[in-house]
Amino acid sequence: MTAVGLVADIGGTNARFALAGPELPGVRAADSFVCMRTLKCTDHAGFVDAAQAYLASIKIDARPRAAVIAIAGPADRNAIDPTNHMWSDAVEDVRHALGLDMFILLNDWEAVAHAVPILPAHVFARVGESRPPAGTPRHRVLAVTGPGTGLGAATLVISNDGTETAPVVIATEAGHAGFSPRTDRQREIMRFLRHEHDRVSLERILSGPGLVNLYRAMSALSGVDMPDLKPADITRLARAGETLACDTIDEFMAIFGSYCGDLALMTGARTGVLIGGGILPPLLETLRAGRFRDSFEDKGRFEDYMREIPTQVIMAEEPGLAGAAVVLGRLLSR
Ligand SMILES: Nc1ncnc2c1ncn2[C@@H]1O[C@H](COP(=O)(O)OP(=O)(O)OP(=O)(O)O)[C@@H](O)[C@H]1O
Repeated sequence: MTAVGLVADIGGTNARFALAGPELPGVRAADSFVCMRTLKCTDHAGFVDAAQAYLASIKIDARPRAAVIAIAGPADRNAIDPTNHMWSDAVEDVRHALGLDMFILLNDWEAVAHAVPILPAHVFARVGESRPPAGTPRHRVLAVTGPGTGLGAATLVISNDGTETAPVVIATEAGHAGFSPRTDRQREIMRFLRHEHDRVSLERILSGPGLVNLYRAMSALSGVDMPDLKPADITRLARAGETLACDTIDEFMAIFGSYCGDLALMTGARTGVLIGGGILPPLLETLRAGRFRDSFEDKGRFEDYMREIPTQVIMAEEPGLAGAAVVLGRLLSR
């Protein structure tokens, strides 16, 4: 049996690698991993190049023969081709180049969902109050989502019927659903963005590049000339109290809350909506203080229904790699 495996979480900006496997020193739980490194996607011509660079950078006796790779995009195309970055390594080429006997490709939010049942309770930070549900559901259904370079999401179903069946995880492309403005301001933002994108998907707003789009839209609507900013500049300016950046973050939280509510309605995720990704966990207090939860619950006749659904931020380090390690553990024990 192969005891060491490669796990990776490949986003539009960051390629995160680690080693996992039950017999690896330092690996103490199903979701733990060691030798984690983050590489920039733009520094490498493709996945194989990045993986080779990673393996060369760590001390390892024998090369891993198994791998679980999570990518930000659909994982059924037999290629490592994240939606927001120009890699397109064919799975067969990856297996051959890295000498892998066992290989699983999955969506990055699918990976996060696999970690959820195993992560310790203290890493889930509540956002807003929820009312205890009236009954006990037959299945616990959760949605996991969050903005990074893109906006990804998956659904997790845990059976509540006393059987020991493994959780079921379904990857989605919910971030590519259409933006549905709720207020006059949001309708103006939509009109602004429609000059650039005939169809404004949620990801055009709820992501790092989306935050820049939103700031540009808010600047234009206020008649202000905006400098060329990166997403991190906007959160930094908001922390410093700059009005337009504060308004942009406020609107981002409101739109994100509305989207999370829609996600819960559409996936039946009444057990909870869990939030991760690169942008929001560091903004936990802003998320708690702003319009996120009100917008989440603002669903007309379904407000009562929404009030029973908890919303939490996953504060764990690299939950995508943790989930890939969980899937790797199952692969190695087959
Ligand atoms: N402090 C910050 N404030 C706002 N945005 C930030 C901050 N730091 C990084 N970002 C943005 O977050 C995005 C990267 O997020 P993340 O680390 O989740 O990357 P990723 O895993 O490559 O993304 P994805 O999986 O969505 O493709 C980039 O658009 C980056 O500009």
